[in-house]
Amino acid sequence: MIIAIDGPAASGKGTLARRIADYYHLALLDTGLTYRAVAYEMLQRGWPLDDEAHAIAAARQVDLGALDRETLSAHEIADAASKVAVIPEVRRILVEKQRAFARNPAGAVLDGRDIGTVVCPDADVKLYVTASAEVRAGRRLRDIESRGGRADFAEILADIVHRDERDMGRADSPLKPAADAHLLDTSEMGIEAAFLAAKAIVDDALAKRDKA
Ligand SMILES: Nc1ncnc2c1ncn2[C@@H]1O[C@H](COP(=O)(O)OP(=O)(O)O)[C@@H](O)[C@H]1O
Ligand SMILES: Nc1ccn([C@@H]2O[C@H](COP(=O)(O)OP(=O)(O)O)[C@@H](O)[C@H]2O)c(=O)n1
Repeated sequence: MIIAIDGPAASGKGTLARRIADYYHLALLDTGLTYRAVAYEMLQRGWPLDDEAHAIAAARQVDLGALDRETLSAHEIADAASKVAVIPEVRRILVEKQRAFARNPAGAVLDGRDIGTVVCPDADVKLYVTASAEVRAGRRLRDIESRGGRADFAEILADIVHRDERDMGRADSPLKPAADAHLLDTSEMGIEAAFLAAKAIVDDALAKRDKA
């Protein structure tokens, strides 16, 4: 079974993906970390983010087994990730690695921006998780503060809106719900309620699949 979870920044897709993977005993890949790994390498080396040759070389080096969430999760890396993510050859290389992961015989949950549309168009279940930009900015702010960081709500909100625009507006694999995705607006749902709503969608899809 493959479950595809997409959505804009800080919509809660990673949290949901983890809960679903645990519950259904599926392997989990946060594909955002693969774009963040490329961005991190570019920033570390001081290469401009639009240096395609170096970004492509960095994408080839990405090892799915060695993605360091702690380092890559930094809010500052997110914007750089969305800049390297517009380079088609970077996407092609990373999507190939993500598809190999999705072939895990135990089944897999992948979360990102283009999982239901490009990486796994035949996924058994597709979820598109959203929440208002203000709610998402509030969640990201609490996230940063809970890790001892400091941030400003207005700045985070502007960052999120700007990044969503870049992700939705790019020519290659823009962020959008797949035609057959189930929309889940979590603006007024806590983590547990969002999980239960997602679980109901997955269980329903599995029941229909088993009947067919
Ligand atoms: N439904 C929810 N209600 C409240 N907070 C949430 C919810 N879903 C996720 N969060 C919190 O919001 C922050 C961002 O969630 P995350 O799963 O990292 O989002 P994404 O992967 O979409 O960027 C995290 O701190 C997470 O604990
Ligand atoms: N499948 C994916 C996943 C991430 N990305 C890019 O990587 C950036 C960081 O993704 P992320 O999922 O780690 O970001 P958050 O939603 O956690 O803030 C996004 O803004 C996208 O530009 C992508 O293009 N395709």
